[in-house]
Parts: sequence; C-alpha cells; structure tokens
Amino acid sequence: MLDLIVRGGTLVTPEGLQQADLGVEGGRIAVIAPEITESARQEVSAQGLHVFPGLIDVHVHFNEPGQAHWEGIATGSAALAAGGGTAFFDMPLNSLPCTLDGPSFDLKLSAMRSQSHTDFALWGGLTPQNLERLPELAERGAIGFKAFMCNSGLPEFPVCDDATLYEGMRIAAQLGLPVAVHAESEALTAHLTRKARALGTSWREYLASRPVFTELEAIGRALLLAQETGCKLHIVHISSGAGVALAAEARARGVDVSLETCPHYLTFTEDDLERLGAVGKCAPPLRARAEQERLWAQVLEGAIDLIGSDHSPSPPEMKQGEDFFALWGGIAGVQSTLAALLTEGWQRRGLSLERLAALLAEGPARRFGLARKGRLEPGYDADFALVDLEQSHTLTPQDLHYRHALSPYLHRSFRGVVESTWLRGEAIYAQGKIRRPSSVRLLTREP
Ligand SMILES: NC(=O)N[C@H]1NC(=O)NC1=O
Ligand SMILES: [Zn+2]
Ligand SMILES: [Zn+2]
Repeated sequence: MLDLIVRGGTLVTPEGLQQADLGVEGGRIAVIAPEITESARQEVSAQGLHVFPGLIDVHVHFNEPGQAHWEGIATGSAALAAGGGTAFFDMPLNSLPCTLDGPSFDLKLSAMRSQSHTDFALWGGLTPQNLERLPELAERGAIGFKAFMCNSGLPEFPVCDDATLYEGMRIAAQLGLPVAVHAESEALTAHLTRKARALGTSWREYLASRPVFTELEAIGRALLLAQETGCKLHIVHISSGAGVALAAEARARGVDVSLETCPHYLTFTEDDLERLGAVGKCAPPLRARAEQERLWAQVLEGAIDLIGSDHSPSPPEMKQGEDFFALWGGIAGVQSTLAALLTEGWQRRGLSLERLAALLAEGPARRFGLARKGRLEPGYDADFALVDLEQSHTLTPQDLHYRHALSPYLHRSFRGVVESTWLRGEAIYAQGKIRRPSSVRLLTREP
C-alpha cells in the first residue's frame, strides 16, 4: 500500500517529459509508471497538469533571528511553497546575529526548525573576522560560505578583502565546501559611488555607480583565487551576459565554478527602474536591455547552472526616501521564480521545461551535494509542484505570502498557476492555503 499516488500528470525531468503516475511511500518517490495498479491511502489527480520537481532556491534572505520585521522564516518559506518551492538556502546576513560561528548557526537552525514550511540549508558567512570559525560552521552542516567582495551595506557583515578570500577558500577547499561570492569590486564601486553622488542621488546615478565592468573585475579575481586554491566557487546573482561568459570560460578551463543568475535580471531592465523605483533596487543593479539579451542567450545556451531568487526584502520604510543610494537594495521575489521563468523563458523565448527543471531543481541539488533532492525519480524525496500551464494569473498583493506585500513582480501577468506543492509526500500548499508539514529538515552536503 502506497501513501500517495499522483495520477496522470506530465512529469518534468531534465531528460524529458513523461506522462505517468507517481507513487510515494515514506516521503520518497517509490514508483513512476504509466499506470500504477497498487492502491494508496491518498490519490490526487494531476490530469492536465505538469509535475515539476520542487524548486530549490539556493539564495534567500529570510532574516531570522533578529529581523523578522524584514521578512521571516514562516512567511518567506510559505511564499516559496506557494511558488512551487520545497527547499531554500538561507544567506548568513540580514539576520541578527549574522551566521558567522557555531552559536549563531545553532540559533538560526532552531528558528528554522520551528518555523520553516520547507526543507532548508544554511550558508555560513566568510568575513575578515571569522576565518577560524569556518570549521565549526562546517561541522554543524553549513552548505558553504558566502563572502561579499563589496560593501554589503551592513557593518556586521564586513567586506571580504583578497587575503581573506584567499585564505577562506583554502580552508573551504580542505573542508570540501564551496565559497559563494557576491562579485562586485569594492574599490571600483566605492570610487564610482563617490563620483556619481557628486552629480545626483537618483536611480540614474545609482546605476552609473555599478556598471558591468565592476562586476567583471570581481568575477575575474574570484575565479583566479578559486583556480589557485582548488576551492569550489559559486558566483551568485550574475547580472550580465559578459559576467557569465567570463566565468563559463574559466569553467571550460577546469575551474570548479557554478553560475547563478536571478529572475529579476531576466525580467526587468534598467528602463523599468523609473516606474518601479526602490522596489526594483538591487545590487548588482538591473541592466540595459542589450545586456539582458546577452544574459538570456547564455541561459538558452545552457551556460547558467542554476537560478536563485536573491529574495531580500526590507520593511517598506527602508525603501522610502529621496536618496536612492541610501534605500535598501534587495528584491522580494521568492514566490515568483517559476512564474517569471515560465513566462519570460518558456513562453517568450522557447526555454524548454526540461531545462527549467534543471535550472530550478536538479542544478542546485547536484552542485550542493543534495543526493535525494531535485529530481522526479524513484528513491528521491517526493518534492514536487502540480502546475497548470494552460492558465495565466496576474499577481496581486493578496497573493503574496511575504511579511510585506511589496514586489516588483506585482500586477504582472504570468503564464502558469501552481495548484499545489508537496514536500516529501505531504501537501504544504494547495488552493491558495499553506499547511505546515509534519517535519522539516536541515539539508547538508553528501559526499
Ligand atoms: N544584504 C543583502 O541582502 N544584499 C542583497 N541585496 C541585493 O540587491 N543584492 C544583495 O547582495
Ligand atoms: Zn549579493
Ligand atoms: Zn543575497
């Protein structure tokens, strides 16, 4: 007797689409077959629906402990589930304390266990102040170490200088964990910020302070250090086609690097900033249309390993004011990743559903050593979303599960509707409602 059978859906796997029944037992996919004859405690019809592997978002800031008024684990993970997601990796900054040592990791872990609606992994931080704490973070199950190559905007998470990045990568390589970098040059962005601010403080000057070459300089330096140390490198939120090209070239030479971009760089351009204002502020910033087209070309060619949301909201007050430089930089988007990619990628540009599953689930699981996640295949965790691709929807504030109903994706129309999301065989989202699963797990790297 199976626990659950999902009948008649179209399963999306990186190898292709397959019309089949999917049977679940003990939280795992037990069988996939054209027609399962066994009986089950629960049956769900997926007739006319696509079954996607649950999204694994390797880049979110849910800001707990300490800053639940910015977002929150319960609200953020609910939004992820409503968007078809079943796991997230929480970044080490924007919470208080930042995740920089064993005790802060333990605090975050217990907050996650009591409040998350999905499985999760935790990034540790890499700063000049915590090099000697990396082993204790690894011991507790950190999925990797995140460093900022420019000012993070938060004094409690200082910029990582080259010497720290080099030594941190040496330690990470020994521990067998990746280092993730926010790649923008501190020297160049600080200089260009001074220059731009002398001319004004609108979104236009902000854009002028972080041009593409400041991203390229930092990507190039991180690649060099990764090559030298043999460290696994993950470059987060690459905003430019040129940045992808630079990293992909190094990967082809044998550097162990993975490339992430975000739905907002694939959806909005700098021309949208006039209308969006602060809700569209992020770093690196939105780019010109031609750069976005180059980025899309790279995605379509398969140069990108995975897509993460970099969901990083703030209280609304921090997005208000005249000085664009002083406003919080961060996009609220964890709920919209699949919708944005189905619309901008599958519908508009012919990105295949198989590639989409690879970018949103299998790619993240493979890169970060999650052996039982990311695929619809017997033996894997039964994490999936039932999606109606025939329907469209327009995102309203009432749809958002965030702490604050603010997002650049609001009022846009999207192809596809997530009908339900399942974590290890349990519905965590259905008919617009969130349900807490019986358990959530810390995901760690498996050899
Ligand atoms: N601190 C933080 O979350 N910063 C993020 N926001 C953003 O737009 N880019 C980032 O790195
Ligand atoms: Zn960043
Ligand atoms: Zn981030």
